[in-house]
Amino acid sequence: MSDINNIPDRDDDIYGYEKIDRYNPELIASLSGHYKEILKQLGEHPEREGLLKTPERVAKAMLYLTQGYDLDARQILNSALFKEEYSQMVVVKDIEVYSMCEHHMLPFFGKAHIAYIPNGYVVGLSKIPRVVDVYSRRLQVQERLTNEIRDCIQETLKPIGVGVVIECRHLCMCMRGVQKQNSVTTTSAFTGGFLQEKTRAEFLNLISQKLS
Ligand SMILES: Nc1nc2c(ncn2[C@@H]2O[C@H](COP(=O)(O)OP(=O)(O)OP(=O)(O)O)[C@@H](O)[C@H]2O)c(=O)[nH]1
Ligand SMILES: [Zn+2]
Repeated sequence: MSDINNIPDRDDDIYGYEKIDRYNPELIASLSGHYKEILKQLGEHPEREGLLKTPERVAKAMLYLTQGYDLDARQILNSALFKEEYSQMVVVKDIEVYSMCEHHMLPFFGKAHIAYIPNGYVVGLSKIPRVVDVYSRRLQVQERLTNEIRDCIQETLKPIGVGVVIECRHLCMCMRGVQKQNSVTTTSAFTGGFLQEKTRAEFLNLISQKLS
């Protein structure tokens, strides 16, 4: 494990997220009360058997789905940097993404494909999907999610370049609104070497190949 950086404390936190105690029973009880009220206002009967525990379940589920606010993606990457003279592209593809759009608080989900070209250091492979989870488990738009992952890897690992491609279905576009069940949104973000057409083409080619 090496430290090539002074780890900034949540310097990605440009929105000033409020720290909460996610596992505090009082918070769960308070959220459950709100969800019970929401059920009533939606025309449901929160006292019926099937819904008795629903407000608490929803409260816990939402706390889980937004836990990324409490995690520091840069610290996660910094915890597993290894000095290694490998200078070819490293690609981790088909990473499952589950996030929630900040406009409707409905899920969007799909896959992220991430590549970097090392510059003296490689990162523990599992840390890349962990970074995806940190930025996914919060209210997002897909474009910001894509950029945040790119910036985190670039600023922490300081590689020759980073490439991020994310493909997602947005339930706010499928279940309601425009109701396009099959539309998929693709976003991408690149730095350094990936701004060159040849390198980007190699990355896009690798992520389009299926495992034999
Ligand atoms: N750019 C971007 N837009 C998103 C994302 N997730 C949801 N949206 C869009 O956010 C927009 C919000 O638009 P509004 O017109 O304020 O909301 P709305 O009336 O519910 O819009 P409709 O979904 O068209 O019914 C919609 O066009 C959504 O499709 C995302 O990740 N990125
Ligand atoms: Zn939405």
